[in-house]
Amino acid sequence: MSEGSWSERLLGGFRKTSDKLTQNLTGLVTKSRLDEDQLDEIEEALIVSDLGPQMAGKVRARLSEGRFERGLDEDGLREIVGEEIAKSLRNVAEPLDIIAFPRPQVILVIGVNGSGKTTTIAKLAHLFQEQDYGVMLAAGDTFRAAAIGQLKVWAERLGIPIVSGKEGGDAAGIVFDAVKQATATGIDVLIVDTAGRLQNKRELMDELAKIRRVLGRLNPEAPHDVVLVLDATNGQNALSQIETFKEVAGVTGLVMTKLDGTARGGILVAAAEKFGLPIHAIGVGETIDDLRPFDPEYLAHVIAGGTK
Ligand SMILES: Nc1nc2c(ncn2[C@@H]2O[C@H](COP(=O)(O)OP(=O)(O)OP(=O)(O)O)[C@@H](O)[C@H]2O)c(=O)[nH]1
Repeated sequence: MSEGSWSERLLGGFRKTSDKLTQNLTGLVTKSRLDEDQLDEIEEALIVSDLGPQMAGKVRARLSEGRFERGLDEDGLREIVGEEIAKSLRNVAEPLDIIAFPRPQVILVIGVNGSGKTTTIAKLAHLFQEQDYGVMLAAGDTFRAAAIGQLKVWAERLGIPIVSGKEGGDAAGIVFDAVKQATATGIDVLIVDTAGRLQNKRELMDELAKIRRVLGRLNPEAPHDVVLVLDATNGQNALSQIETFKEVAGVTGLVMTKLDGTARGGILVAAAEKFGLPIHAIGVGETIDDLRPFDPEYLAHVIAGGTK
């Protein structure tokens, strides 16, 4: 593992997000009973912090229920926010487990270009290698030679097999070959990169449908997972990507990347509240160890401004 423990990475990665939330909540509580105006302000501060209207509403409801006759200090308020975030994340934190039988488990990875898809595939492959699974990659994003090249570099670095074709090649054909090879060589998990062209929904839908058809011929259960990679720095736009990809690709779970260096990490909570889709892992940096499943309680504590 490279520098720093995972909890240090989380603390560092979410610092901008938690600073923004803390700043937005500063000065909103008093020593007297919370009134409606204060509740409005707190609700607004949570929305401005990207936590989403659902979470803001839950915190408000919780604050109105509690009597807080003698007011509430900022630590108390942050504690309540943290508890509500933990409840929400507990419902969605779900590591990507390898349970498919027969093997291989086929994981389609989707997402717009630049979301961190390629890096996430490499990081997931590394996580599975650490669990002693045999991993193979399939370069199903045939639209850009660069995407194929990048994935090959990662496969080489990780020492795992990859099935790829030429730029402009037939993605479904590559996936078909990959599943056959993976089955023949006893691979546990096949991770498939796909083109992320949301600009042309119809083509994307057709291509994914073709991949599914081809996979289904080899194994009716495949793909076992359809994982959408989202870039947290896109804020609200990440939420609309979930909406669209759900419609075109039948998303089964999410990975959110680039949570480091953005103040918009609250979007993770907004996504959890709005869609309830499993969140498999989060990315807090560019190195191979920077993607992990997360402990919802600890992450909520970090987002709400915990410093340890
Ligand atoms: N800071 C940070 N950077 C990340 C993270 N994940 C990916 N990146 C970086 O984001 C950039 C884009 O990542 P890629 O994996 O190439 O993304 P992609 O979606 O495959 O994008 P294209 O290859 O352009 O289609 C790269 O510079 C990555 O190193 C993360 O969690 N944190």
